[in-house]
Order: sequence, then structure tokens, then C-alpha cells
Amino acid sequence: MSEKNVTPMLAQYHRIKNEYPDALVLYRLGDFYEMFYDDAYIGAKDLNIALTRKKVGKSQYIPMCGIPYHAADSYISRLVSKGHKVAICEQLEDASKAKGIVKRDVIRVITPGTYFENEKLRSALAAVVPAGKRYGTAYLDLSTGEFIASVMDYESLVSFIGKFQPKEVLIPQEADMEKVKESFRHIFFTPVGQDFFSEEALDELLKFFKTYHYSSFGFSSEETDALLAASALLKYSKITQKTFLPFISTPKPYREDIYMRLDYSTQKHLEIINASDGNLPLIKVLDRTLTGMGRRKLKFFLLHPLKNIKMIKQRQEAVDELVKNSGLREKIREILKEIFDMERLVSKISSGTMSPRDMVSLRESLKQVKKLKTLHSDINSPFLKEIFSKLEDFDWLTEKLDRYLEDSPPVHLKEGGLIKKGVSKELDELKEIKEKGNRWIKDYQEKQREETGIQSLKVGFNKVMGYYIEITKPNLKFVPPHYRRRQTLSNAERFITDELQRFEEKILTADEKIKALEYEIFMKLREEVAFVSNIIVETSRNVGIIDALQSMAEVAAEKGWIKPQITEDYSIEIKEGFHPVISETVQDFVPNSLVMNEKSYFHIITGPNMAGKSTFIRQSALIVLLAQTGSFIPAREGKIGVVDGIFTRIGSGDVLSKGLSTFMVEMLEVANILNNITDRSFVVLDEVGRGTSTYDGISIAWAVSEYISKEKKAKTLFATHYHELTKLEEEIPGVKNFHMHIKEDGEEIKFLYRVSEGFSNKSYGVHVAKLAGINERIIKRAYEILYHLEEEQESRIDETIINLSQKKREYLPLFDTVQEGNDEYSEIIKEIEDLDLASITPIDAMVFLNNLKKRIKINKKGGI
Ligand SMILES: Nc1ncnc2c1ncn2[C@@H]1O[C@H](COP(=O)(O)OP(=O)(O)OP(=O)(O)O)[C@@H](O)[C@H]1O
Repeated sequence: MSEKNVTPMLAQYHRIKNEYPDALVLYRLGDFYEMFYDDAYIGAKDLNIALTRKKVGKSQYIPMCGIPYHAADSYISRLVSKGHKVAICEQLEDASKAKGIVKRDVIRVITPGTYFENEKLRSALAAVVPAGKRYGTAYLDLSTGEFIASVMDYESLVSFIGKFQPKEVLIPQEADMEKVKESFRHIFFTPVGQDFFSEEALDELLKFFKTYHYSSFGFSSEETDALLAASALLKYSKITQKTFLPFISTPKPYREDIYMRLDYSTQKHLEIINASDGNLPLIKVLDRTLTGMGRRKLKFFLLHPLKNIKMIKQRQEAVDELVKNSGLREKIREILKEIFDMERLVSKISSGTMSPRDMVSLRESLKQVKKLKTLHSDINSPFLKEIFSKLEDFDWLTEKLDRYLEDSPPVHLKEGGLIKKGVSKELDELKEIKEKGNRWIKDYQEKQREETGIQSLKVGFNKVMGYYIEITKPNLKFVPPHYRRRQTLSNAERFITDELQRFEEKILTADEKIKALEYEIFMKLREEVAFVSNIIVETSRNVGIIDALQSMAEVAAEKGWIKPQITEDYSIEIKEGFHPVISETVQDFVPNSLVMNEKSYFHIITGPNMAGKSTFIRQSALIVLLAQTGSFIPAREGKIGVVDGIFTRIGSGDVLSKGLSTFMVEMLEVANILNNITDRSFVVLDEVGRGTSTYDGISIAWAVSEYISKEKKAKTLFATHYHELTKLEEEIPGVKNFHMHIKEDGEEIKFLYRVSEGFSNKSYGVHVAKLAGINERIIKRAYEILYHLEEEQESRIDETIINLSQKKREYLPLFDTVQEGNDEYSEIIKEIEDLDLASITPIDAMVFLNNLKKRIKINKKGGI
């Protein structure tokens, strides 16, 4: 259709759509939001609604689909969760009063990361900008105003995104972020122009927070890339929110150096926040929080265990006091129950979505905070005391809100019924007029009858005429001169007086005026609250900390967990520890102990399938993790030498990215562990090498164990079915063998779930197959094959290992064949020397190695 031929409405639509080519435009038409053209096809398909057509000329039609205005929220969230941007195009004037086409424009663009008011979607935004070998990274949650930024390496970036799980990540258009995208297929990556990450955007950020220099946020000059990412987030939020931006805290530096390393695969393997089918995640067992702020804080604590011993002890003391003083804990819990999600409420203030009911919720929450504050004097632990003392008193505000706001106002702002009597004289008068309108008319009628002596005089009302005084024809001679004629009927005449007219004006407009005036007063009140939103948010975050700490205490008290001793030592000692999650569901869970020190730090754990190996190694990692969050631990006694990170390689897990085999993922994770561990790390390996042939698997498992135990000396628990590995104990002093105890009774075996010293050289895999119900004949045949294989294999592998152990191990035997002095040799050595291990990613390391191997092969053949 040519531009000339389009209807005015369609011309308006095209103008708007041209401004938002990458968004689905929801065009408001009466009670519907309509989508046209390609948007209609997408909308109809993704929302599973009917695709219709709209007549736009004499005989022309365009594709259309629509959603009802009153149910728009659920449709929009479905579109957004599929990764669409949605531009909401509203009518900006009353259609009945508009001359010509109704004015319309986009009032907001909703994207996966900015739909902050939709609780189900849990929208949050991040931005990443490459900065040399590192990344400027920022995160903004518009529903709470939380805003953090940092500069980090690739591994930390992946871990950061894994912890915060933003729904949408802004990246510079030209940046190659394929690797990150591969790891997070459920997150939407939105490329934006370089201007989002520019000096100008940074200036805008500083202006927005009314400061001249970023140092006032606590950032150093080395962290400007973090601020560029933060600037992109602010710019994007402003552009998408258009009119109302929710409350945003000043950006705060995210200091990863105070937290232990917890990479993304470890977060997943340990099932801290989410668990695979049917399992409970750790947080479900630990969550006794009573507020939204507390829930978020607890999640943060669990994903950010501390490294700093002083900070751990501070938190521990707080939890300890709350465990011991159950009266205090109960008082705190009673108060917390009455506190709403203040952070979320405050964020609504500046976005204009705060309803009068929200305001009442905020008022009631602030009153509870005051109650909480009074408990300050009952507290001894310095950390907890400090947090309580930071709670602000909002008496002036709650008193004002009490005076102003009705106790149960309606949800909608423009319905009236929000403001109490005594706030505004004008409002009170208006309300009185409205309330007393009928009474006044009766009185007025009485007064007129008396004054005129006409007993049949009536004061009436109709929509066309308004108020009138009706006098029958015979009485017309008694009508006083100030009555003005309005209408003549067959047997009566209708009049109006100045007084009645004034009343009419008042009463007819009173209702509208009341609503408008109440709205105005409410908006002023909201502005006042907005003015102190920073302090309210600060207070509500402290409420969150109190809630998270009491939750830890509640769990510890209820389950009889103990306070571990936290030390600077290398050693870890856990007496009778149990798995915090599995022990909840398994009856008679068998506790197990773990002692690791300089003499025994690499534990190889063997044992049959189903004997409890995985459970034991995971429980140990979880206990260390819990201890370093400041929590109590599920054990009889515990002494934890602080670790700098927990690294796990467990099971096949879910495949990080499509296109990579399970074995490749396994090796990537192992490579990451080997690159990043130190002697202070805690490593958990479950069946490394399982995903390939037995010989390859054993060789890799052997070499990895040797490297970790000899070179890195990281405390490691390695569960394996490769019994050959138990020979490492003879070679490396810190390596010790353990096995899962079982009881054999003829053909039957019984799992005791007890970890004992020494090794077990049987897998009982066929036995487990039998337990699973596999046909007796197949089981018999499997035993036959097994005996045969065992005899053959044992002699071969043993021989190899004995030979190997007598030979000095070289980690780069590949170069034996490349002669020194050879150019290729020097080049290869130089490339290895130049390689920055701290910044190379596992996948790049694999590619690099592969390349070297190829070149060496060629060299061997006499090539080059
Ligand atoms: N300490 C324990 N006390 C009681 N039951 C336990 C204990 N540890 C494990 N179990 C039970 O045994 C089951 C199997 O445990 P787990 O997966 O740890 O065995 P595994 O040795 O790692 O097996 P596989 O080698 O086949 O992976 C658990 O799901 C649990 O029901």
C-alpha cells in the first residue's frame, strides 16, 4: 500500500513502528492492544492466538492479532520471556475528546531484563564490555534497585553471570561474546551501540547520581570499564522505561576478592540454588527467611561464601547469639513476619507504579522496623548490634502517612478514598458536600417551601437540566423574583436559583475534584517518600541481613547443627558430618568424618556403585561452603581451615553447551580446575575420565591426580571406580585411600555408607545391575566376562604402573622428539612461555594444545 493511500491511523502506526523496528509494537485501540503485519504473525504464533486481518481501505486488509488490555500483563510476559522486546503504544488522549486521529505514542519498551514489576519473570539486566583480557561487568535489578559493577576475568565473568542470572545482557555490537553466549543459552544477549559504553554515557551516569567523580561510588581508576558497563545499563534503562525510571541505588563495586571462588559448574553441581529433577536444592533446606530482602540476601550469602576469616567469624558470632538466645530470635521473627518487601515497594515509587496499598504496606513495614530497632539493646554480638544500629527510624514519615492515608485504601490511585479527613480543608469540604448532598437538598426544599409558602414545591434533578425547583402552574404567582425560569412543562414550570446553581456546581464536580485532589495529595506524599528512598533501601537491606542471619540460626537450632571452628590452618576436620539435603529425606543417614591435613590431603575414594561416594564428597564440599558463609554446619564437630575456592567436577551434569560432547565438557571443567586451584582450594572430583575408553580414562585420571597432589597440593576428594589409582598412595605422601564400607554376605552385599581407610578393589557394578532387575542369564554372562577381563587387565595395568612409577615423570614429554636448536622447537617453547595461563580459557587452552600436538607430529615425520 503506498504511503498516500494509507489511512491516518495506519500512517501513525507506521511512524511509530519505524522508531521501534526491533520491537513488537502493541498498538492500543480501545480495549485492545493490536499487532500488525509481521508483528501479528509473530504475536499470533508465540501467544497461540488467532491471526485475523484488519480492513484498512476499500478492499485492503492487513494481518492483525490483538490482546485484551485488561489481561495484557500475562501476554506481555509470555512475549518477553521468549526474548521479544515489546513497545507499548498508548492512547495519549481521551478518544471521545480527540479531534481527528487519537494521539498515540510508545510509553515504554519492555525487554527481558527490564520487566521489573513482573515477579514471575524476575527480570534483571547485566552489561559486559571486553577490556583487554578482562571484562567490565555490571548488574542492575530494577525491581530492587541493586546496582553493582566490577572488572573481572573470563572465569569470574561466567561465575558472576551464573550467580546473578540476569535475564538480559547488553554487549557491544562488535564484541565477540560467543563463548559466554554458549554457556548461557537461556539468557538474551542484546547488542547495543558503542555509545552505550562511552565517556558520554559515563557522564550521564555521574549526572544521574549527582556526582562529579566515580570515586564517590568507591571505584578506583582501574575500574572504569566496570563503570562503562554500568553506564550502558543506566542508558538502556532510561531508553526503555522512558517516563518513569524505578529507584536505582548508586553503583557499588562488587569485590570478588573477599569471596571464595565458586565457578559456574560448581554452583550447578552442588545444587545450591537449583537442583536437577526431583532433588531439593540446598537453599530450600536453609531458607527460613520471612522477607523478600532476607530471601535474596540468603541466596547471596550461599553463592558468595567468604574467604576473610574475620568476616566469617563476625557472621558466625551473630548466628551463634541467635541460636542461643531463642527468645530474641522469636521476637525478631515475629516482627519480620509483618515486614513487606520494602526494597521492591521503594523501587515502585519513582516508576509511578506504587499503589496506595503499597504505600500502606511500606508504612506498616517501617513501623515494624522501628520495633526491630528497639531490640538493639538486647544484642551482644558486635556485627549484629551494628546492623541493628544502622536501622533508621522513620517516625516522621510513618506519623505523616498515618495522618494522611486511609487504612485500607483501594488498589487504584484514581478511585479516591485514599486520604483521611483533616489533611486538606478543601478536600474535607468537598467530601462533606458529597456526603451531605442529599441532606442539603431536603433542607433546601424545606426552606424554599417555608419561604414561598408553596407546599407542593419540589427540588429535583435530571441529567439534562441538572438541579431545578418545580412549581405547579396554580402556584406560579407565589414564585419569588430571584427564581430564574429554566423549563416549561404542561402543568408546571422549573426554576433555578443562584444558591442551587452553586450547590449544583459543587456537588457535580465534587466527586471528580475529590479524586483529583486525593491523587495530587498522594503524589506529593510519594515524592516525599521518594526523597528518602535511598535511606529506606539501605534500611531494608539491613533488614535482609538480619533475616538471613536469623534464618541460618533457626535452621541450626532446629536441626542441631554446630558452630565450626574457623582457622587459618591448612587442615579441615569434620567429625560425623552429614549431607544437609540428602539427610533430610534418607532415613538413618550415616554420618561420616573427614580429616585432611598436610600429610593427608588427596583422598581417593573407591567403593561399589550406590555405596555413597558421591554423597560423601558433595556433603564435604557443602559443609566447607556453609562454614564459610558464617552458617553452622551439619556435623558433630568441625574445624575448617579457610579455603580460597571450591572446585568440582561431578557426574555428567547438564551439558554446558550443545555441540560439545559430555567428555569434552568434563575435560573443560577439569582444565578449569587445574588452571585455577591453589594449595588453599578444595577440589571434588567424581569419576573423572569416565566419559572415554578405560585406558584413556585411567591415564587422564592418573595424570590429573598426580598433578593436583604433587604440584598444587590442593585438598581433594576423588571418587573413582578406577582401582588402579589407589596405587598413587604408595608414590605420593599426601595421597590416601579410602573406601565405602560394605558387608558381603554370600552373594548379597549390604551398603553401610561408612567411609573407611584403605581401598576396595571391587565395583559390584554387576551386582547393582542385578539389584536393578536385569535378567539372571545376562547377569551370569556378565560375571563370566568380568572375571576374564579382570585377570587380563590387572596384570597389564599393574605392570605399566610399576614401570611408570620407576620413571621420572615429565609433564611435557611431547618435546622429547623435538630437538633443541631446531627453529620450530624454539618457537614452540616461546609460545608456551608467552602463554598467559591466568587469562586463557579452558577451550582456548585445548585448541592451543591441539595445535602444538599437530606441529610436533609433523616435526616427528620430518616435516617443516
Ligand atoms: N551416608 C549415607 N547414609 C545413608 N544413605 C546414604 C548415605 N550416602 C548415600 N546414601 C544413599 O545411597 C544412595 C547412593 O549414593 P551415591 O550416589 O552417593 O553413591 P555412589 O557411590 O556415588 O554411586 P555411583 O558410584 O553409582 O555413582 C543415595 O542416593 C542415598 O540414598
